[in-house]
Amino acid sequence: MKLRFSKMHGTGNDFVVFDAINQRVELSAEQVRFIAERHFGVGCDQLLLVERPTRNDADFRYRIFNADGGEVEQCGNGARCFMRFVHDKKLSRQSEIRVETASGIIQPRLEADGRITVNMGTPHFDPHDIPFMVDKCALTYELELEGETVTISALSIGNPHAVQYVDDIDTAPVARQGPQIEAHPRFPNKVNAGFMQIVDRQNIRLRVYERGAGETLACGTGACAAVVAGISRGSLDATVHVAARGGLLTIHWAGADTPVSMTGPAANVFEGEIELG
Ligand SMILES: N[C@H](CCC[C@H](N)C(=O)O)C(=O)O
Repeated sequence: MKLRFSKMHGTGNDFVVFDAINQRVELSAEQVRFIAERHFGVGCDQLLLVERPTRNDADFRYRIFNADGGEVEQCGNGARCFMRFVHDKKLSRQSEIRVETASGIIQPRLEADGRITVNMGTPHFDPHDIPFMVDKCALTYELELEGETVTISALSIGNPHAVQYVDDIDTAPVARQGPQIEAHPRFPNKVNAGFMQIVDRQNIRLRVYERGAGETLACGTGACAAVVAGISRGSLDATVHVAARGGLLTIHWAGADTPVSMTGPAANVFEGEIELG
């Protein structure tokens, strides 16, 4: 089976994107892992499928698979690449589309400067919605790791996030704490682990150890989660620039039950074709 794909990235978080409308794409978890593998396959953090919608209030359906082969609910950098792909492949002439995901509808919009803004929906703090095992909802929680306890905010951007403040992002214990937080038993569906350094009320630096992918150069939903957590804790204003290792994202959240929006770039690197057994 030969499949055409586009290799794309959003601030260095990279994707293999398949048009599953004009070609039949049915992949096992093992095939996803093979495609994502950076030596024997194409290499990517996540694999994205562009499909026809299954509900009449959406223009497309968006499925996301982590490099470990698991399908997940949401991907922010991927949503911008989705918009760029749909526009460049002339699958839609609209500058704003409604995209069905496993966690609801998101709305990417192509901006005049070529960046893409995505309404990522309303953040959720209810532990049941994350899911996170805790007696009651709070702004922060103490999470026991091996030989240390960290203070996190836990929330969902459609996918689960655990975000902590650090003094210096360059020396943050991402490699040591990331895997422990990702697989922590209090997160039954695992979790993305964010490490946020607050520069001032409009600027943060962020690293994310992603569920199912490890540390990536950027995480769109992680940027949304970090800013929402920082605003909720009174540390940040409503519009924040997030400096990830792979580039800059701008996040806006007006608080309470309003949607969080993310603006940033999306790039197509090359087109390819892969032969799958
Ligand atoms: N690893 C994430 C999915 C990709 C999220 C990230 N690449 C983004 O841009 O939001 C998860 O398992 O929930």
